[in-house]
Amino acid sequence: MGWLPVMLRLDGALCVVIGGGAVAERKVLGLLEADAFVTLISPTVTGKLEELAEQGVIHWVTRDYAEGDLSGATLAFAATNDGGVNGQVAAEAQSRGVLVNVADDADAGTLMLTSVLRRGKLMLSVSTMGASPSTARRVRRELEEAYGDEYEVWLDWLAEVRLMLRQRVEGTELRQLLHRLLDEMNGPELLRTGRLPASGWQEAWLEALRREPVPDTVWRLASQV
Ligand SMILES: C[C@@]1(CC(=O)O)C2=NC(=C\c3[nH]c(c(CCC(=O)O)c3CC(=O)O)Cc3[nH]c(c(CC(=O)O)c3CCC(=O)O)/C=C3\N/C(=C\2)[C@@H](CCC(=O)O)[C@]3(C)CC(=O)O)/[C@H]1CCC(=O)O
Ligand SMILES: NC(=O)c1ccc[n+]([C@@H]2O[C@H](COP(=O)([O-])OP(=O)(O)OC[C@H]3O[C@@H](n4cnc5c(N)ncnc54)[C@H](O)[C@@H]3O)[C@@H](O)[C@H]2O)c1
Repeated sequence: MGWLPVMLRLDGALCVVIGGGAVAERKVLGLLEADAFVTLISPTVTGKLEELAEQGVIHWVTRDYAEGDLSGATLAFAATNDGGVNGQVAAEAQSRGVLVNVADDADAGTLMLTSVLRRGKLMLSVSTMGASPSTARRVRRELEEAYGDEYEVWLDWLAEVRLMLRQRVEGTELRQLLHRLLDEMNGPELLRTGRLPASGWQEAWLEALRREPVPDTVWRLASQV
């Protein structure tokens, strides 16, 4: 089987989850992180899913899956405890060209989830391609230790620098050099060790680079910390 890891933009996209157990709940929580619009079809649901439905965060249809339920879906999730039903959901999804995750048989579907660590704009996604979800979770936890909140601060600043350099610097070579030098400063490490405070420097540094978008500026800033 060939799989490509990608980022999907899901805000406002209809994602249909079939089944309402612990597995469906985990998938729904992941989808809500991505601001998806979730419709859940299942005669029974977990307490947490019921709460989300009562709050209007998800739309719960209280019945068994029926063909046609995937109409308009961007993604589908077959998460019942009935392999036959999961197979029917997968078949409908495939006939509609909708990506589908099949909880009890990933290779019967076209979408697999990963174990995800988010640090602002840094997203680390771990997969063992179905070999061992528990191992994926352990690796994700190890990454949590290595990649802390400082990545959020640094990447938010780099995103602003990138926008500014796109407007101010015409040559792609110079832009790429500046990006590489900024990355080599290893801002997250400077923040983690307290050599750079969490706030108070961003505006001044951005302004310095705006005035003189050259390698010397980066070296000068680096030498200040
Ligand atoms: C990463 C994560 C994302 C998420 O679901 O959001 C995820 N499973 C997670 C947890 C987890 N899942 C299971 C356990 C119990 C321990 C164990 O069995 O190992 C735990 C651990 C726990 O709960 O702590 C059991 C399990 N999982 C699958 C099957 C069916 C099968 O293998 O066919 C069974 C057995 C059912 C049975 O036989 O009883 C299938 C899949 N689970 C996947 C993803 C895909 C492959 C990911 C990969 O290999 O990297 C894949 C193939 C399809 C899919 O669902 O996309 C999330 C971790 C979130 C986190 O904490 O970071
Ligand atoms: N992919 C994963 O990460 C993962 C992890 C653990 C288990 N599993 C597999 O996922 C499946 C579901 O696990 P679970 O713990 O959530 O099960 P569960 O028994 O807790 O929940 C099953 C849910 O499916 C609903 N359901 C049953 N028939 C249905 C139908 N015809 N239409 C709509 N909904 C229906 C039930 O009402 C219930 O809400 C199991 O087959 C298990 O082997 C997958």
